Amino acid sequence: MNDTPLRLGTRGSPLALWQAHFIADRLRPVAAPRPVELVLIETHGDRDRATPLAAMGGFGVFTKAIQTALRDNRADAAVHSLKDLPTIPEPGLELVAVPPRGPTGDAFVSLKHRRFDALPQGGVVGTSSLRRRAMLANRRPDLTLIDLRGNVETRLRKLEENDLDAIILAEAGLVRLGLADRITEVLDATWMLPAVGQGAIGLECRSDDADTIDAVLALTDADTFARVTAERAMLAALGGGCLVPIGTTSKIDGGTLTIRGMVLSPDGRRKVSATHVGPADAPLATGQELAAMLLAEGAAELLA
Ligand SMILES: NCc1[nH]cc(CCC(=O)O)c1CC(=O)O
Repeated sequence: MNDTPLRLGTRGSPLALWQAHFIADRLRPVAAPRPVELVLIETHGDRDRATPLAAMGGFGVFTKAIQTALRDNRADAAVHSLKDLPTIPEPGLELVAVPPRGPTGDAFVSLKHRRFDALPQGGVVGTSSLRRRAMLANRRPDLTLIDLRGNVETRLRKLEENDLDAIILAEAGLVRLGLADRITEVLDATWMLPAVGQGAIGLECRSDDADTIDAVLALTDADTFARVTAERAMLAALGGGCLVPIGTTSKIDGGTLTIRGMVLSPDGRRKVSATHVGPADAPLATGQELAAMLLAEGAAELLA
């Protein structure tokens, strides 16, 4: 019987640790007699806190170092915020499970205004994400958008210190950190479409580690997995990483998967969107077909 520790690789940020503990608590009963431990790993994105994310070359700044730890056998399963995990396949590694998704929205946080639509002409809004920036600019070209990096607590502090009108943060992060009371408004997902995989936690294992895969698989949620598979298939087919202005919403009703995608130009001036419906048991094809529809609408020009 395998009773070696099952080591979960995670970043050390408060949100990452919350997510890792959440996974560890659910993994212990199914991994027993293996004890479940956390291994903290510093990623490139943790070391460099000043460079705007968009300038860091994207692809895996929060995930690469954890994947390296998996490969080097310093961890057995990686706990990622799925939206930070690139869609490019990693040889020897496998996205095994995605537990039931948390809140998917983007939160408007303001100490001055009660709704996004109440922002004054020229209001100053902080966000680190190209997607949020493009969608905000599309909706409100008058706003001044400033780059804001750092973990959730840091960004909340900068809202106050820098006297900003508002910041935009993932709803999931705030809820998980017990900061839901800081949310002024969850933005309408018909115009502020969440990132691919937002609110979901992805568990990655070595493809040849059957014992760990068996335990981790018990945590997956079939509907969440199908939705994020479709979303990631769309993103991969569009050639985008986490840092392009692409948003998506998806849902499963009975056996049917509905997914919407939107691609914007970085300045938010142009956008294309499309919605596609397919069987919930063929999410890969549905996501790829949606990408083809978006490309037919001119998405490639916006991504160039
Ligand atoms: N890129 C940072 C990041 N990665 C995951 C989350 C929050 C959790 C989630 O959206 O799944 C955040 C913070 C944010 O976007 O405000």
